Amino acid sequence: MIGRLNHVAIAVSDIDAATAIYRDTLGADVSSREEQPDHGVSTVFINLPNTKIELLEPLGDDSPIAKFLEKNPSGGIHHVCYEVDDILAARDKLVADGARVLGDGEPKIGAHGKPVLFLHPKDFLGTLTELEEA
Ligand SMILES: C[C@@H](C(=O)O)C(=O)SCCNC(=O)CCNC(=O)[C@H](O)C(C)(C)COP(=O)(O)OP(=O)(O)OC[C@H]1O[C@@H](n2cnc3c(N)ncnc32)[C@H](O)[C@@H]1OP(=O)(O)O
Ligand SMILES: [Co+2]
Repeated sequence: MIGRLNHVAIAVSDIDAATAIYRDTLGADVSSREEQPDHGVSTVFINLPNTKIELLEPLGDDSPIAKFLEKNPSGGIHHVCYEVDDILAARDKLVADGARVLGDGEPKIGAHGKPVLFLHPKDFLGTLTELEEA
């Protein structure tokens, strides 16, 4: 069911400093910073030849990454995102198999303008897992 690795996300408290590390120290191609108000984060994408890194900084008072950063103040890997062909079919299969879909269970439009869903980390080996319709 899952296809390509779309991105690995890293939560950080200072996205400009984090972007500078990827751009200047690691020599990577970085996108501009964008606010994602529907997701409570700001994002920068690091474009690698075979996948992307998504840098996340909390946005607003109720960010879903706030607690994670309290526990990991120097930042840390927050989620992985896999592509699927049909996100509703994927969701229905996962729910039938007992996995917990986060939020209201309906896809939201993600950073690439495509529908995304999140699966509970406790159901996937301690790893928060995002699905994005390819
Ligand atoms: C823009 C978009 C895109 O790419 O298109 C994005 O990525 S937006 C990316 C930001 N959006 C999201 O992450 C949306 C989905 N996330 C959520 O709904 C939330 O972050 C939860 C995953 C439910 C966690 O919420 P919260 O931190 O408030 O709850 P909590 O502290 O009670 O966590 C419950 C348990 O899960 C663990 N836990 C929390 N976040 C985790 C993570 N990222 N990876 C692995 N484990 C994690 C906690 O340590 C805790 O375990 P213990 O009980 O053992 O201590
Ligand atoms: Co993501």
